Amino acid sequence: MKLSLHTATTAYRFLSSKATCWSQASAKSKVKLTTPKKPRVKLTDQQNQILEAISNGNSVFITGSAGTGKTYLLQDIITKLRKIHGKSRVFVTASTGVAACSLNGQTLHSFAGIGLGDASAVDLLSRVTLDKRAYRRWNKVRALVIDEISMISGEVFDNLEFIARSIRSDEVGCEDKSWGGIQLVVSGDFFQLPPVINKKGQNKEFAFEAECWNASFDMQIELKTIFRQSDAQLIKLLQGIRKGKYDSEDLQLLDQCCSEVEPDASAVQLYPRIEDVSRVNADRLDRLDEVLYHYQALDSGKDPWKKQLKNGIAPELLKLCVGARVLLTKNIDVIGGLVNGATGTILDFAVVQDTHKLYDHEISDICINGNLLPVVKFDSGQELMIGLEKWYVMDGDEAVAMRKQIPLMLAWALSIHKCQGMTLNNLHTDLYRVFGFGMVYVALSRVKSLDGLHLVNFNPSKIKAHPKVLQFYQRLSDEKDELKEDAVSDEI
Ligand SMILES: Nc1ncnc2c1ncn2[C@@H]1O[C@H](COP(=O)(O)OP(=O)(O)OP(=O)(O)O)[C@@H](O)[C@H]1O
Repeated sequence: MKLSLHTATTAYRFLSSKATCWSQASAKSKVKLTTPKKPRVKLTDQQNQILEAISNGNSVFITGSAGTGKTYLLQDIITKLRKIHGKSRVFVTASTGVAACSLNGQTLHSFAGIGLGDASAVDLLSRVTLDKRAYRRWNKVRALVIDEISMISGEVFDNLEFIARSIRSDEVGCEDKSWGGIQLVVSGDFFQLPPVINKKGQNKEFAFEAECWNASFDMQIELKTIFRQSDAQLIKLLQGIRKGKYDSEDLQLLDQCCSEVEPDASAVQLYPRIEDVSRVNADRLDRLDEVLYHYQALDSGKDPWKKQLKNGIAPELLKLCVGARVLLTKNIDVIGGLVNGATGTILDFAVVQDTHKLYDHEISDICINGNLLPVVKFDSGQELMIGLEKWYVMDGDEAVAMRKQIPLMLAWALSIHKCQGMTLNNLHTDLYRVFGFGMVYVALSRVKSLDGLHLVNFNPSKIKAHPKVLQFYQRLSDEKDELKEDAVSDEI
């Protein structure tokens, strides 16, 4: 059945009386349509220990399994660093556009001004020196945050350290210091997606193989508490897969998750390749045969920054219809479970009841069909009208480009690369075309519980961890044990 604009609106008014989030939001303000409060959860002792080390000026590498709260903690770290160094001297970056956008940062390559980064250290330094803005950033930066480090190669990491040290050698107190005295906060899990290496024969594949790696940090710490999953059996299974290991009990569990039955509509299908993702989403949208609502992102800023918005998670053109499966791409309410990755179904499209008319023109600029916003019934049961959100590309504390869009994307299918960092309730994955290390782990570790995991074409030989990564984590844990022993012998 095709809904006309009028019936859609009328239907929503009826539904909105039951939609608590929307009623609360609308009672307080007619402008903020999504739940306005973003309450923070309490940090663990280990997370607090890291925050304290950073407050004391230390450079830290934060690692840990998927779902241990690395990215979550980074948000508190960024706030702290800005208080210490001043907003304009803290630069937030990540290896990918999606990860950078979720922290309102920029990609590491664009911060550094190194283009694709595939030249020698000396050539990259001359390139940066000629790029006024990049040169200024390297001079200005006091603290540099890098998320999803697993996708940065050792060669790039060493080159960046060389650039930092060379440019900052004139600064008082920074001469000869690693990274020219910049406080570095790096986060990621090397068991997840590795760097894409174009050059043959590059021997420093992972960032931890960089010559400067150890000298870059005062502290390297592995977060231990896993928040995404609570089921001990699933945690054991994922911990094994992370390290490329499995036993007969694990295989039996995975076997129970296998089925050839078409996934139910609430499951997010994960594919290694983008072609499969686009095909499945377009096909499912088509099959619904409903009126399509088009949301065209509103971008501001100048190139090359503006171009970077295209690499983020918010699509340029979002096509939605009643019945479409969608996924939230921003944290709206962490405690209430409306987080990046929460899935739901579009119930309706409704007119914003904004008596002050503050919001109207923005919505009609974005929504090609008029002043209408989607109403989503999340799988958790909450019904919410989803308002516009903003994604920034930052140059220090300066927003140099901004995208306004609805924080939703079609969610029948997603690529494994795009889902890195997400938490999903119900996932269905076809691992037939999986390539490379870490992909099976990234895909499976998104899920919260075993009953939400459905597999097809599962082949245990695809579970593999890179031997160098295994060695790195072994060294990290040996060093931690040695430190403990030293502390005990000191006490004696
Ligand atoms: N101290 C905490 N208490 C409760 N929940 C937390 C805490 N820290 C993080 N979380 C929650 O844990 C979930 C996973 O966090 P996050 O996405 O930051 O993990 P991650 O380690 O970055 O995962 P990945 O490696 O998969 O990207 C999020 O839903 C986050 O809100």
